[in-house]
Amino acid sequence: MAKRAWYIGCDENEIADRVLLIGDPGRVSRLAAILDDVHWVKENRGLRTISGYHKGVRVTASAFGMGGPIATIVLHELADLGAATFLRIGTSMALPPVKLGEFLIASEAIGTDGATLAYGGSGGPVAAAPRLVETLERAVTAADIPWRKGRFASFDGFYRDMFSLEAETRQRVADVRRNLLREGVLVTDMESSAIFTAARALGVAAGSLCVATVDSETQAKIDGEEMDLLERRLFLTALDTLAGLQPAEPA
Ligand SMILES: O=P(O)(O)O[C@H]1O[C@H](CO)[C@@H](O)[C@H]1O
Ligand SMILES: O=c1cc[nH]c(=O)[nH]1
Repeated sequence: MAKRAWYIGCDENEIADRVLLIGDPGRVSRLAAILDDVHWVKENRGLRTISGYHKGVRVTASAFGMGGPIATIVLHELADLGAATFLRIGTSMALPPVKLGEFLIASEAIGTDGATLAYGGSGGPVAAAPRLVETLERAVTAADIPWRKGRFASFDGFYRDMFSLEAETRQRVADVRRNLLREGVLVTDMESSAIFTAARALGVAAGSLCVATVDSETQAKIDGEEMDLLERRLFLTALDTLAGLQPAEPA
């Protein structure tokens, strides 16, 4: 009998070896529109999963919502079903010199969030899979997209460490930002560190490609048509990357 995942609800025959990990389930539905021969896996708790083909290569895309705990549940279940390569795609918050609209490839990620620690992380940098990084670099260069490669940092407490809603949090967010600049961090998100650390623990390959959509100082945000355009470029670059990995190559 085919193995079935507990939360994402799919069985091993429904998923590909190569996976896109996506936060927003709406984004998975928009991605479905540019894939061929799409199969929709039964959705559970908003965890939307599809499999389809890009340039003849089978890929799966799974939505996890937000944050390391649920992102690693999705990764862990898919790895248990046999998936071996995971690429997180999404948005991120820019620190100087990153400019809004640029694409960021993670060479490594740092984080002391709960999921990172649960999978054996210590807060030090955890590297992305080198073959995935190289293939991402080729894909963004071919697409003529403005991009950088470097260190990501991930946090659980969006409204505590990354973005202040109240005056009292402003100083804390500013202190965190100052430390990140000292540590050479280019962008922040909520999942890359946990995903890289869980991938290392489970013996699978992971990478992260994010668009810088929020300015960490001014809180200015890209949205509307500009975001739609960036999202489409993100999809195509990520799909070209997964399709461009050689089958037998460890990522
Ligand atoms: O655009 P996504 O992939 O959701 O990424 C970012 O946006 C969400 C909120 O900040 C977090 O999940 C963060 O990592
Ligand atoms: O502000 C932002 C934007 C995207 N992703 C984040 O984690 N933070």
